[in-house]
Amino acid sequence: MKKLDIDARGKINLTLDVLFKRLDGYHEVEMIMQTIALKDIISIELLSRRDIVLNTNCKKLPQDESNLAYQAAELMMKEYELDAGVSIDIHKNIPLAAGLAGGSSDAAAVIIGINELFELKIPKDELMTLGERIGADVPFCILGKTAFARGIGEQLTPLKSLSGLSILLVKPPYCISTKEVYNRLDVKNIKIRPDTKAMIDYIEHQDIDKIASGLCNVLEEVTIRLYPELGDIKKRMLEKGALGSVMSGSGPSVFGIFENIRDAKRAADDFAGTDNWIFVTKTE
Ligand SMILES: C[C@@](CO)(OP(=O)(O)O)[C@H](O)COP(=O)(O)OP(=O)(O)OC[C@H]1O[C@@H](n2ccc(N)nc2=O)[C@H](O)[C@@H]1O
Ligand SMILES: Nc1ncnc2c1ncn2[C@@H]1O[C@H](COP(=O)(O)OP(=O)(O)O)[C@@H](O)[C@H]1O
Repeated sequence: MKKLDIDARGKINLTLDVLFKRLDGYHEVEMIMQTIALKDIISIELLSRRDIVLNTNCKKLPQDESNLAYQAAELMMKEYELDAGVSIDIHKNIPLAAGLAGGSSDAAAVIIGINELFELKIPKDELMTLGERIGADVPFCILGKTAFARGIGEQLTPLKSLSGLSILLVKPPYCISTKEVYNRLDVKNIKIRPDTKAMIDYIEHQDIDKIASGLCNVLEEVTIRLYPELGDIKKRMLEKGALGSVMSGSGPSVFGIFENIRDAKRAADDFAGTDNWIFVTKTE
């Protein structure tokens, strides 16, 4: 039977601004999103019967219909009336509920994989529109690289690619619900907002120092209120040479941009021995 391995890469948010709460309960955002090399591997195999079989190396991950990869397969099968099925194996490396879009990225990989495996030839923009039904971050995970996101995150404009930046990720040993963080945000009293326009300009000029100093996420205030130690992680990253540091998405992962991979690894050593998950990676 035909089989494919697809990389499901994580993301970080270089900026995240929330404009207002919509009537549907979602928040209108402006974000600059960036793919990182940290990835899950999704293996998809064609099944002759109309079924979805899911396996994973991660015990904490749901293996039923609540798994976003399962939902993506179900959506593709329904939408394109596929009369065969898939077996999906998720090799998880991206920590769960970390603000790194691990689940969204798995879903995106399944959508891309089924499109290839069944030779559907559906254009990327149609796959992205479909992906939105699974989650707000899925369209970006299908597009990848560097992009400006609006709406709930689904209206995407590709930016000049910011690949090769050295990144240190530090995630404390707990998960955070995206829904809870958005719910706790007091949109009318946001203290510090990113200058998104300026950031787009810095990216256009590939000005790393300015990009690092422009990192800003309005959800950080909410999550740091719940977990003040995230502020200490940021501080420590900056003390250890990060050009800039901020929380990704709804958290709790914090990332730092470093001059080079050696500096990022040196700072990572400083976090060793704590109960945090630590990972050095690059932007893609
Ligand atoms: C915060 C961000 C930033 O990239 O990422 P993560 O921290 O999840 O990685 C995203 O906006 C998250 O995207 P995603 O995780 O796909 O969100 P969804 O599953 O669609 O929504 C989860 C919940 O978050 C809230 N939500 C999400 C997106 C948005 N623009 N406004 C919202 O209010 C809603 O309450 C929704 O029920
Ligand atoms: N394939 C998947 N990988 C990761 N999480 C998943 C997956 N399917 C469903 N989930 C659930 O989605 C939630 C958020 O997942 P994730 O995408 O990792 O985080 P975030 O939205 O913070 O980036 C988790 O609580 C997890 O149980």
